[in-house]
Formats: sequence, structure tokens, C-alpha cells
Amino acid sequence: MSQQIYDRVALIGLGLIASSMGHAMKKWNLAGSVVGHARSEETRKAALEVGFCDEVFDTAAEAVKDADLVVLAVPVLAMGPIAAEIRDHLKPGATVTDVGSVKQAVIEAVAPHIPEGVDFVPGHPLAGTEHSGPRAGFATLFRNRFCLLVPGHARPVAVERLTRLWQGMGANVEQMDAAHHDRVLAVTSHTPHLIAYTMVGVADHLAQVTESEIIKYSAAGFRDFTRIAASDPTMWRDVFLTNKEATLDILGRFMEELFVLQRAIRMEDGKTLHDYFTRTRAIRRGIIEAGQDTAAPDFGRVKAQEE
Ligand SMILES: NC(=O)c1ccc[n+]([C@@H]2O[C@H](COP(=O)([O-])OP(=O)(O)OC[C@H]3O[C@@H](n4cnc5c(N)ncnc54)[C@H](O)[C@@H]3O)[C@@H](O)[C@H]2O)c1
Ligand SMILES: O=C(O)C(=O)C[C@]1(C(=O)O)C=C[C@@H](O)C=C1
Repeated sequence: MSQQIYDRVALIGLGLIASSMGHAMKKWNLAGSVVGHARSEETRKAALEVGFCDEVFDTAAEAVKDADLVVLAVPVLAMGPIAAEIRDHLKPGATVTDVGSVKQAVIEAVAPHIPEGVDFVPGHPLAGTEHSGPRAGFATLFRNRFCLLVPGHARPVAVERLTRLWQGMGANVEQMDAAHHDRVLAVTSHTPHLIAYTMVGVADHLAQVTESEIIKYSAAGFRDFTRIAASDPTMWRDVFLTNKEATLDILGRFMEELFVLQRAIRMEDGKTLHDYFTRTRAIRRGIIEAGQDTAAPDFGRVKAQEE
């Protein structure tokens, strides 16, 4: 049985990530109580019904009162206004964190509202699904996934405590600076999502392929694209608007490579295609091998948490 790390945790925004955190904190007894706020009554009711919140509040200001940890789990562009709303209601000594997919923009928007005596430790769990809302969460979402923390000026004791919470939820925690985070994520998450959205859009626009054919003949690769392209539109709109430069840079490089392959196909240059695919296959194998070494399930710890 894990040890409680916070007495009271307030989740602001009760969607996939917040509900998964709530479930995980309850399952492994990491918080004395979990309270929450969502704008809609329907979402607040769902959070109580599903059981990942003990109490819900109509406003974020009420929810954060007395909380030791406040988790901002709303779309990236909503973080700043929420921080402004809660600033005068935070408990002295509390920690504020967020789970946004972009870090520099969140820090710029939130940090100015963090009062003296409160620590801000931005974070980002590298785990998700294409589903959203309070019924989408599950306790094991973060298990064996990375959670990146960007501690900035936060006190080490606050960073260490939040690290223990994420570890308790099964994540491997690492620290990174915000600019590097945004660049890495532009490569590994943001641009791939944009490509998936585009590919599904292209298929949709092809007049000669009817919708039923797309579904009927959907091969595994395309189905994976449709899964990714089903992700929440508000969340991803905010990601691209706030990680603009890094995404545009990676997208530019992507298009350069695409033109190389396009030319190789037109010129029937099989060697270029074969060499390219050999290189990418090695990258995929490297990721899997790295997973076996570093990000592989720590069965001992997970088992201990389950007991
Ligand atoms: N879904 C993923 O794969 C994933 C993974 C890691 C991090 N994130 C990040 O986590 C955060 C939450 O994402 P999620 O997947 O849980 O989303 P979600 O859509 O499931 O939930 C978001 C919640 O925020 C609320 N909300 C939306 N706009 C709001 C506003 N203006 N003011 C107040 N509340 C608002 C929604 O009603 C909902 O309760 C985002 O910042 C996202 O970038 C998402
Ligand atoms: O698995 C998925 O559905 C995801 O897209 C999760 C994913 C990712 O790109 O890996 C999406 C956004 C995040 O900020 C973190 C994780």
C-alpha cells in the first residue's frame, strides 16, 4: 500500500488526464482527498459518479482552497485565465502544477500569477489516448510512461514531492528545460499529430474514394492515423497555436524529406527508397530496445503498488 503524498489535491478541468490522475491517486492511496472543478455541471456530476473526485466545485477558486497540490488539466490556452482566477485562493505552501502538452507558453501564462510562497512545477505526462472527458480516464494510463517536469525556480522539496506522486502513479519522471521540451515534443508528438490529421483529411477529400471504402479497406497504418486524428480538437488547436515555431520548423524538415521520397518514386530510384526505409526501421528498433532497457515495465514496483 502506497503512502499518501498530499492531503488534498485539486484537479482543475476534469477530462482524460485529470480523471486518470484521480483514479490513480485513489487506487494507490496517494492523496487524502481529491477534489475538482469543471465548467459544466454534467462533467462535475460525472466525476462524482465515476468516483475519481470526492467533492466538486462550481468554480476553480473554491476548488483550490486548502489544496496542497493544484493540477491545471485544461487545454493549454485556458491555463493562464484559470491561474489568474485561483491566484488569491491558493493555500500558502501549496504546489501548482499543470499537465499541458506545451511548456514555454504555459509557463509564460501561469508563472506571473503564482504568489509568493507557492511553488509552480510545470509538468507533462507523455501518455494519452484519443478519448477525452471525465469518463475517459483510467488508473494505469501513466504506468511506465514518462512524465517530464520543468522545475524552474520551484523549491527542490516541492519538486521531489511531485516526483513521488508521479512515480506513485507508475510514471518515470525526468526533468527538462521548457524550450527543449517543446522542441522534442514537436518532433515526437505535435508534428506527427498534424500529419495524421492531414492524412485523414486527404482521404476524406478524395472524391473517388467513398467513405465506406475508406472504412472497409482501411489498412492498419491508416487506421492508426484515424485514431490519432480523433483526438480532441480544442486541445490540439491550442498545442499548435502555442508551439508554433518548433512545429513549423519540424514541419519544414518533414516536407523536405517528403520531397526527396516523392522524387525517388518519380525517378524510380529504388535505392534511395530502400536506404531510407532501412534507416527508419533501425530507428523504430532502437526505440523498442530503449524501451526494454529504460522505460520497460518495472513489474516489482507496479506489483507493489497494486497490493
Ligand atoms: N490527451 C492527451 O493525450 C494528453 C496527454 C498529455 C497531456 N495532455 C494535456 O492535458 C491537458 C488536458 O487534456 P485532456 O486530454 O485531459 O483533455 P480533455 O478534453 O479530456 O479535458 C479537458 C478539460 O478541460 C475543460 N476545459 C476546456 N476548456 C476550458 C476552459 N476554457 N476553462 C476551463 N475548463 C476548460 C474541459 O471541459 C475538460 O473538463 C491539455 O493541456 C493537454 O494538452 C493531454
Ligand atoms: O497515445 C496518444 O493517443 C497520444 O497521442 C498521446 C500523446 C502523444 O503524442 O504521445 C499526445 C499528447 C501528449 O501531450 C502526450 C501524449
